[in-house]
Amino acid sequence: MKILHAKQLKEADEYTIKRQQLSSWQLMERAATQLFEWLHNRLQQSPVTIHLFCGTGNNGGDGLALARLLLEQQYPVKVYVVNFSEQRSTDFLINYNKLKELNHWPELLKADDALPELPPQDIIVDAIFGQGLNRPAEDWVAAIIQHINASKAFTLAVDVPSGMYLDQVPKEQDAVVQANHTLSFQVAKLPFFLPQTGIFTDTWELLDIGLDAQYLQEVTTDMHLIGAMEVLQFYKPRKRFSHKNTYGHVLVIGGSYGKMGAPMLSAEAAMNAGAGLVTAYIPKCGYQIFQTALPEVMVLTSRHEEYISEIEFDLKPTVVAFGPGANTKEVTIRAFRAFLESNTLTLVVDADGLNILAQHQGLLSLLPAKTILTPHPGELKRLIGAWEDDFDKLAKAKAFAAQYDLVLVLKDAYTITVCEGQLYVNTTGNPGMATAGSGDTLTGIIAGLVAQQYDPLQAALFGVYLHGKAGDLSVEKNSYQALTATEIIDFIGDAYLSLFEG
Ligand SMILES: NC(=O)C1=CN([C@@H]2O[C@H](COP(=O)(O)OP(=O)(O)OC[C@H]3O[C@@H](n4cnc5c(N)ncnc54)[C@H](OP(=O)(O)O)[C@@H]3O)[C@@H](O)[C@H]2O)[C@@H](O)CC1
Ligand SMILES: [K+]
Repeated sequence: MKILHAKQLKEADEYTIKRQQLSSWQLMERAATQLFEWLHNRLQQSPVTIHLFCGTGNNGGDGLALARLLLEQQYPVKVYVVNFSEQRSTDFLINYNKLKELNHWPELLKADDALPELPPQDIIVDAIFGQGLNRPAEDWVAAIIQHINASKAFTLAVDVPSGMYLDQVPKEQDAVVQANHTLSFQVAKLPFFLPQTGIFTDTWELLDIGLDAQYLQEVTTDMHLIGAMEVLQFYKPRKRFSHKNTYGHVLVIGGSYGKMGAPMLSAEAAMNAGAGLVTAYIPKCGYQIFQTALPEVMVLTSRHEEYISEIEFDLKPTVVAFGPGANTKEVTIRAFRAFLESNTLTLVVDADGLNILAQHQGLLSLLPAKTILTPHPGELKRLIGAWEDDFDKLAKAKAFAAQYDLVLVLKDAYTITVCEGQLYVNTTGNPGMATAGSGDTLTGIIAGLVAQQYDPLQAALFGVYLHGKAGDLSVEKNSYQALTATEIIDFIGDAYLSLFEG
């Protein structure tokens, strides 16, 4: 699914109005009807007071239209117009008049006015600002937002929580509505997925308002939402006449004394993701551990007992995953450099592999095209330097990925993969996955997919999706707290199966 920029959302509006021969008011009425039905389905006429805070643009217009539909069904409503501008939008005015025709006069709120009481059992609808926000709210408007936030009433935001921008982080966090739920129109908005701005709504969902299908199909964007539908487009079914070599050979290079679990998790995850063969290249001390715990995995050892001292092997893997449980000792760095100087295989680099690249940035130019790096925020900062905010982080990540022709997987609550100027936002995963070894399993899954001939970008997108889905299915039976990396591996199979369920 596409994520669109504010300018494109406006265009979608205009195309819809033109192609479907609607008035803009009719489109707003559609939006308001969807909002009404959402509320009405849940409230079923129960007499809960609904406080609607409406701005003077089209977001406010949505709020006023919703108020009218609620009034027509005898819901007790209180409507406030946050009167921040004399320039009211046409559709705001039409809906304002329609409300007055029902003998309902909204209360105008201006600077210094007393603010309404908002009891905890009531519902607040936030329709102050939508996509049109283009500067910080004045202090008295921010005070209204703070008043809403101080209330314990359930707060439902229309389109976006007021004060949230589509393309920047608000300077003042407390001038943004903290919504319990957001009903957003048709298209997902990037700030819902970023740590600094995703916090403004607990949950959100999209309401289909029938925006022009042709426009939505044809518009090109650099932001994409990745769910089951998207990964199924490049899913490769297993062939009947095939053998283990058909599905490639993963070589996991990593491990050190005390950190042998990391490459084990990667190796096992690669196996469960479907690789035909997996070999681990580890220091000597891990030999027995591996051979005992993972009978499917072959083992090669480096000469040193406790860490990787050289990378020399006599086999032809399809893909190499470097880094899990490795260390950043000089000798390991030298071994990695020598390996990179002659390597042409697709690479996945994680953990200490990333730390080595961050400390020795000259190595970055030795990475083959479309090397997959999977940094968490700390590793990313070491690689690309500090950023001002989440939008700046994405801009810097894009530039870094372009400079070295990388597939850059930014691990976070919503993992975002960056490649060739495009952002791919993953939709699976949960906070239980913030646990030791989770990243090692992701590395293994991605390598296992590259082995099966997914191209590096597809492998990254599919791998991140499967990893998150495995975590989601695991917590259904377990809990966020008890989720471990080993369980993520155990649920990879269920994650695959879930692709074909309903
Ligand atoms: N296709 C869709 O998605 C559909 C969208 N619809 C709805 O329309 C909403 C967008 O409406 P909108 O463009 O009128 O903007 P909105 O957010 O109401 O702001 C109003 C005006 O406020 C101003 N302003 C900005 N910042 C300010 C500030 N800090 N303090 C004071 N003023 C400020 C600025 O005007 P300016 O002063 O810059 O001239 C701005 O234009 C959208 O979110 C959705 O709810 C649906 O109805 C139908 C389908
Ligand atoms: K809003």
